[in-house]
Amino acid sequence: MTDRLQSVDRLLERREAISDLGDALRLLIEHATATEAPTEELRRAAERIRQAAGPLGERIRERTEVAAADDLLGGVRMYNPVIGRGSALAPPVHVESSNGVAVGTCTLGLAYEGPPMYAHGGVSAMLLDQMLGHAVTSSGKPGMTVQLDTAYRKPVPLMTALRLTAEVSQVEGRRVTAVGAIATAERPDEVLVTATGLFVALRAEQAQRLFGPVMRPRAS
Ligand SMILES: CCCCCCCCCCCCCCCC(=O)SCCNC(=O)CCNC(=O)[C@H](O)C(C)(C)COP(=O)(O)OP(=O)(O)OC[C@H]1O[C@@H](n2cnc3c(N)ncnc32)[C@H](O)[C@@H]1OP(=O)(O)O
Repeated sequence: MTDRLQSVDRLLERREAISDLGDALRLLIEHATATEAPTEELRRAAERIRQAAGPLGERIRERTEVAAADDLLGGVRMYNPVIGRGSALAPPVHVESSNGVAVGTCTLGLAYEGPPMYAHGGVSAMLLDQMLGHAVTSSGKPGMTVQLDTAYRKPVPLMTALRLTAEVSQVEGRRVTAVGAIATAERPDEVLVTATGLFVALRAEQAQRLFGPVMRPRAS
């Protein structure tokens, strides 16, 4: 096997392990949020979790370093808080996007609760920001969100399969507008939350100023 194939194999194996750890963390969060176990069990669990966290903290990256398993240009972000399979915060949302249109699916557990039984409004806004970002990126004009407006029409139920949609609606020079919505998978035409986002494509000097350290090739 060539060195290149071996390193691709190692990268894929690492991503698989990161996803596995992410799944375990999400299970932990969901159980820790829903549990009504005895108080003593909570204390024992906290101790075991601190012990498990210790070795992971022995080799950590700085803010200015991209995760070894990520591929920024290829769009692989293992720890993104919406889509990252390695993120304990991510539902995670599974997204397909092309030509300015994105469709996503996810189910939100009790950890995302705002009003009882329903999603926190900030979580809905976060999901839609990400969805709009995918639509904008897939249109070939990636940018950063400069404005996000959300309208909450009906509460978003937890523990229910959701369907998220987004599409680019307007392009004006460096400014790209996208619109999106959250519905349940069962009733995709019944809109629960809508969002309109304005994205701005960065000028070269803006990209350099904001992302200079992560744009440089990794030192080997
Ligand atoms: C090939 C790979 C595939 C991979 C596939 C992966 C998919 C990957 C998906 C990622 C999905 C992530 C989705 C989350 C996206 C975030 O979460 S981004 C994080 C949140 N956003 C931010 O932190 C941005 C903070 N803002 C800034 O840093 C600065 O505003 C920016 C963006 C550098 C722009 O600088 P600026 O000086 O404000 O604007 P400037 O460049 O002078 O002007 C740009 C234009 O925008 C206008 N503008 C700026 N702000 C506003 C505003 N608030 N309202 C109206 N107009 C505005 C200006 O007026 C100007 O208009 P024109 O004069 O050109 O007509």
